Amino acid sequence: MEKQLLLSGKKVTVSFMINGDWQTAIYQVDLDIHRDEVVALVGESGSGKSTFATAVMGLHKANQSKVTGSITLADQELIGLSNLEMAKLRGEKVGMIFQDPLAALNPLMRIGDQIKEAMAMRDVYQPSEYKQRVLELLDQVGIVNPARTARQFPHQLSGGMRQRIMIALAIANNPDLIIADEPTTALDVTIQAQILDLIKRIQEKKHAGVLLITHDLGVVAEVADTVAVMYAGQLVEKAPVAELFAHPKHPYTRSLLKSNPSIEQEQDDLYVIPGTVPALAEMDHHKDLFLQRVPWMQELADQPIADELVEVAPQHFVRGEAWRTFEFPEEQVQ
Ligand SMILES: Nc1ncnc2c1ncn2[C@@H]1O[C@H](COP(=O)(O)OP(=O)(O)OP(=O)(O)O)[C@@H](O)[C@H]1O
Repeated sequence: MEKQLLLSGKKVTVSFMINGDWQTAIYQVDLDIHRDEVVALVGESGSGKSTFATAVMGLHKANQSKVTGSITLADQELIGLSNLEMAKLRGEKVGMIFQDPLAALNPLMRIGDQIKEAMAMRDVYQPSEYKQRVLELLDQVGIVNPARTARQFPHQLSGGMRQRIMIALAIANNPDLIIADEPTTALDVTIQAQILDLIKRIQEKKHAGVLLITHDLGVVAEVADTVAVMYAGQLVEKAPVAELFAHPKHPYTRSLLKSNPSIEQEQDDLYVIPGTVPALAEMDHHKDLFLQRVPWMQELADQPIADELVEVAPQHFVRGEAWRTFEFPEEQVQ
């Protein structure tokens, strides 16, 4: 059965006013998320992953940023909604889990009251029901003593507990879509696995769609259904997870996989991608920007490419043509 389309981003472009100029941080990103689907958005720092998520959440300030294209959530266009309309939607339909729960939680408010406040935005429970609902939510996210934790303040909890509280807040109103921006990066490895497992279980139980932002390909392999790879503000490849790991195409995706310790275990020396993501002012989005970092493909680096990705296998999309000839130096026939 076809999965129901929840979020649809079409040609999403975000520019920021920086030193008096508009500079494009993400360019023409097409990305869909369906019910029951975990879409992982991956790429190096500065590739624009968070900028896409914040555009979906309507969090870019109107006087300092420009968002164009279309973002629909259950057929409702989000671009152009007022701050008030967006705030309502965020409370009801989209839940957000951030990397740093301490920064996202109110330090002066008891955990129970914060969750109650998130639910009260929706006003669906009788006052007497809130307490019970808070305890249920804390139990759902694996808090062992919900009544005790509800009375505590964020600083009294461990990092893993705080991330569980963030998840409780994100799902307090049963959102259709959950956006998790590097949700496990700040945690140590054993806790990371527990939190990922929790997000996955909640997603399955609620049949939610999840946008998972991460630079960790091990995390992607574990929980994603679909992977979208961003480089320098452009989407360069997207595919079902097994297909992407088995048949990566774009030179950037292949370089990322080759440089990842958890994926390329048989490698003796880890590959290091030469160079860095260019500054926003230096991004010409009509070119394949990653090729600047491939010294042996400089001729192609200067050629214009189409904005649209091409479907090279079922549900497997790639931008540009460089993937057809790209080889790592050790693969090249002398
Ligand atoms: N509010 C802003 N004003 C100006 N520039 C911004 C703003 N937000 C993001 N940028 C720029 O947009 C680009 C993309 O940033 P973004 O945070 O989306 O990348 P990312 O892939 O999420 O990186 P990270 O993994 O480090 O979070 C960067 O060059 C960043 O400096």
